[in-house]
Amino acid sequence: MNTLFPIFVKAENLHVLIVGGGYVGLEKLTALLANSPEARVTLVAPDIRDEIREMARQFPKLQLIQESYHEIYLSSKDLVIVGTNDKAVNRQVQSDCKRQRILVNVADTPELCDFYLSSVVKKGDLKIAISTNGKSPTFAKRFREVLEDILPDSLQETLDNLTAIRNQLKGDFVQKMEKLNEITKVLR
Ligand SMILES: C[C@@]1(CC(=O)O)C2=NC(=C\c3[nH]c(c(CCC(=O)O)c3CC(=O)O)Cc3[nH]c(c(CC(=O)O)c3CCC(=O)O)/C=C3\N/C(=C\2)[C@@H](CCC(=O)O)[C@]3(C)CC(=O)O)/[C@H]1CCC(=O)O
Ligand SMILES: NC(=O)c1ccc[n+]([C@@H]2O[C@H](COP(=O)([O-])OP(=O)(O)OC[C@H]3O[C@@H](n4cnc5c(N)ncnc54)[C@H](O)[C@@H]3O)[C@@H](O)[C@H]2O)c1
Repeated sequence: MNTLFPIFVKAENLHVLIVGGGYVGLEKLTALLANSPEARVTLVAPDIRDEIREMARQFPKLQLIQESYHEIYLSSKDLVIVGTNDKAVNRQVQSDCKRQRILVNVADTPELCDFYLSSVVKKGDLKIAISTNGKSPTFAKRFREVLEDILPDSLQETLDNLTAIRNQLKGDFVQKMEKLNEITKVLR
């Protein structure tokens, strides 16, 4: 059974810690900032890839700390993503986070994750997050590509029109809901 509960997080309201500055750190950082460029992110690692240093020049809310992980870096963090090449460090970060009740993702170690990153389809304001319950991230990536291809760019116009209608509708909540359901029947 797939018991994952999907939510859409306003990452710009959070302070995220990424532990590890290699390929995995870069991948997760890129995924985060592609969706939430205003998110406050601190990345800590003794070795930090050049691409990450370049991102720090583009994203003023990304702070890099060239040090090994220490629990002190969890201070005032809301969410943690860890992906170092040292499994003992990854496990230490995970257990520190659990003790402090901070949600943690240990990249590529599903059993230690409180949440997974998803494949993300974006068409204007429409955002679809895909997870395979950890079964095949590659399938999630491929399915994202399929959806990106079939969703028309005109979707944004549809959403804008529906917003305008939604804002103009008079009546109580139930009447508005009925009207919006009627108008959108053509989408089925
Ligand atoms: C979706 C995406 C989001 C993102 O990371 O941004 C994501 N992985 C992506 C790609 C990807 N990751 C891996 C490959 C290589 C091929 C393969 O293994 O399939 C590829 C494909 C590629 O890169 O082409 C390696 C891998 N990943 C995990 C394991 C461990 C394991 O399964 O046990 C291993 C094996 C490590 C090893 O062999 O040692 C685990 C996880 N990866 C997840 C997310 C979570 C589950 C998501 C879900 O529920 O589906 C979860 C559980 C935890 C997490 O990391 O959050 C992103 C696609 C973004 C996009 O392009 O749309
Ligand atoms: N790169 C991939 O696509 C991939 C895929 C599957 C699994 N993995 C696994 O994930 C792990 C990380 O992979 P990678 O490619 O990012 O490795 P990498 O060697 O590129 O980077 C490792 C990072 O961890 C940091 N690190 C090491 N000790 C640390 C500590 N004490 N505190 C903070 N940071 C520390 C290093 O400074 C470096 O930035 C590896 O174990 C690898 O086998 C990677």
